[in-house]
Amino acid sequence: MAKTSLDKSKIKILLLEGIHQSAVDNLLNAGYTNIEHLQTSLDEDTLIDKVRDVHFIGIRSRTQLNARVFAAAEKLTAVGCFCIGTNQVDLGAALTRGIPVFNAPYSNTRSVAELVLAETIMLLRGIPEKSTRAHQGGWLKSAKNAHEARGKTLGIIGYGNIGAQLSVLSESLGLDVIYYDVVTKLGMGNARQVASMQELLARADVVSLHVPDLPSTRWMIGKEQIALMKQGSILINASRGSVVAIEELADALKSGKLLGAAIDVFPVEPKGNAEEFVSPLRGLDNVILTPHIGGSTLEAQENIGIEVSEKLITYSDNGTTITSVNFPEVALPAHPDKHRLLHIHDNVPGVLSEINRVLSENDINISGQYLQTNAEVGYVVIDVDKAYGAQALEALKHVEHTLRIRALYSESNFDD
Ligand SMILES: NC(=O)c1ccc[n+]([C@@H]2O[C@H](COP(=O)([O-])OP(=O)(O)OC[C@H]3O[C@@H](n4cnc5c(N)ncnc54)[C@H](O)[C@@H]3O)[C@@H](O)[C@H]2O)c1
Ligand SMILES: O=C(O)[C@H](O)COP(=O)(O)O
Repeated sequence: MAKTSLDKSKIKILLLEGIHQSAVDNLLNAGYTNIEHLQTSLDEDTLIDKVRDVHFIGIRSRTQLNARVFAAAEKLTAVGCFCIGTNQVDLGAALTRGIPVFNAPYSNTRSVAELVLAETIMLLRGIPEKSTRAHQGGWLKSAKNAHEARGKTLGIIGYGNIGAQLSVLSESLGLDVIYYDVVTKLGMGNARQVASMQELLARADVVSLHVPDLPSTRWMIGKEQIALMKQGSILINASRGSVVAIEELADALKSGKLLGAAIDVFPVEPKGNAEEFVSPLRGLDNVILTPHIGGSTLEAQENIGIEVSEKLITYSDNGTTITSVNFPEVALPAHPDKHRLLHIHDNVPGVLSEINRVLSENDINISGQYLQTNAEVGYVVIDVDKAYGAQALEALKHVEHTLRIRALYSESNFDD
């Protein structure tokens, strides 16, 4: 096996929040043996203590990687979000420290879409209330407020991967699908984009939210928007807890404006299964409350474990950053018999020419060079003959605006 600058057994990997065993197996198979695999998230101070000597961290939606955590994580080389959302990570802080962040943008899409479709049917039939009554010894046999899904209008807000997949499944059941998105998108099947969220809210029998957590989506559904919805309609949120003003939703359910809701994500979620779940929605009729399990199926979790661990391994072994959510994306070939230098720098004029000047001055021939930049950071990858690896690394360290350098297959330090 090719020699890396830091022995793989010394590369420390911390996996939190019960990431699937498939990730651990994948990392072990790739030679990464120094893995700590925890079932819970960690509070900020504990996390800060733990990340000091960690090279790779794997998290899910609960762990907050903020600027303070990044400041403490001096050896951190990459972050893997073993989920879709990356709002729990300060992506800017990661970028300016030269740390790429990866996620699994599709692996739990199907799980969320299936759950929402199931909830649509359950809510249209008033099942949560009828089931609760039956558990209590009641018998609510009635067709009142019970409807077929066929012919009803589903309004999807956020027509991305989940929204589009939900659209296909729902049409196959006979629902009419309309959607609103800030981007103009071609509809799947007969689904039609509407011009405004207001129009969607006024037309849909069931509204389902599939937007990311962004400043523009925070509290995008509140009293005012609910007032536009049809009398007796249904709201489903399996996106982020910050999207719906939960007290205002509770009021709308109590008043009968909305007939039902299914909520998987909350403004405040328990840190773990042992903590009490507190919500104004508790105890309301025809409301399905689930503990942020939209993506929690064994199938999705196994696939996510494989996908994200592969991205971390590829970056560690080879420098490839394709699909990173915050970092310039570079796809790199293998580099047999060459030393590879990964140079991450502020994207200001002149850095690349300075790198090339320094190498040329030292008589170091470049056998391959790859560059990608985004607004803030430049990522240049340089392959050099083995004989020059250490010398090139030393020379590049002194280039102004260098944020971080890694050397692969070199005798020099891994994390300089
Ligand atoms: N409950 C769960 O367990 C679970 C699982 C997976 C994903 N999620 C959440 O679902 C979100 C959506 O996932 P996805 O994979 O479909 O993401 P995506 O990025 O593929 O799609 C998001 C869509 O929302 C649109 N959008 C952004 N801002 C908008 C706005 N203001 N109004 C209307 N549309 C807007 C985007 O243009 C995009 O089409 C994720 O960001 C994540 O937060 C939750
Ligand atoms: O962003 C996601 O993929 C979902 O919110 C799922 O998050 P989880 O991995 O914490 O269940």
